[in-house]
Amino acid sequence: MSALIVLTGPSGVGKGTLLRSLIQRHPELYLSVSVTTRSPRPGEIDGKNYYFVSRSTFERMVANGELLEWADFAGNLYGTPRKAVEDQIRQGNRVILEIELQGARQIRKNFPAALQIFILPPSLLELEDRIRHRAQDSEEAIVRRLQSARTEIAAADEFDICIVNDDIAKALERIEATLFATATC
Ligand SMILES: Nc1ncnc2c1ncn2[C@@H]1O[C@H](COP(=O)(O)OP(=O)(O)OP(=O)(O)O)[C@@H](O)[C@H]1O
Ligand SMILES: Nc1nc2c(ncn2[C@@H]2O[C@H](COP(=O)(O)O)[C@@H](O)[C@H]2O)c(=O)[nH]1
Repeated sequence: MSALIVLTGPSGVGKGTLLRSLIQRHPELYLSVSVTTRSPRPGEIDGKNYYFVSRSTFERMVANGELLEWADFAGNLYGTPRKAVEDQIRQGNRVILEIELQGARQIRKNFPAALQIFILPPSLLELEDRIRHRAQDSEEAIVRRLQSARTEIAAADEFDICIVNDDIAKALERIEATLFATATC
């Protein structure tokens, strides 16, 4: 069973929605809290959804080697704090990173044993619909995210497993089956 689990997929596909349910059902899983230079959305809490930091703080963290991976995505910087992840794994816990493609590739290179899951939308049209209905991003941000989505979806076959998030309950079941599959011989 991999201690480190990466969940990737285009913005708006439903990663956060699926992970909220997953953690509720399996509180023993540790969901890494990322650092970002993005401004908080209404309702987002510093330290819970993200650590919201300035660009200079983020750059200092990169220079000090404090991030396990990081990426420039749609105009903002995002990264995984190294210490919390390493502490949790040392304590025997399984850690989930919800990150985009560039970060997932860095993790694959540095932690080849990590389990890498890619979440796909039923279609690009449905993805756009979800981002727009979420109503959390500017038009400019939506366009950038949809542009990135094409590149990300094209890379889906790099991943250990791809799961289509058509129906939330079914997608969650598939994630659980992947995470808690027991080895047989
Ligand atoms: N299976 C689904 N069917 C319909 N709507 C969904 C489904 N899964 C998620 N959604 C909705 O899609 C929107 C985007 O979901 P969410 O914010 O979880 O995406 P995300 O992948 O975490 O995005 P980001 O990477 O930008 O953080 C939300 O409004 C959510 O309620
Ligand atoms: N490489 C990383 N990507 C991350 C990290 N935390 C979040 N993300 C991804 O960024 C986009 C945009 O997120 P949003 O909250 O602004 O919608 C999304 O794909 C996230 O999965 C991280 O630490 N590293």
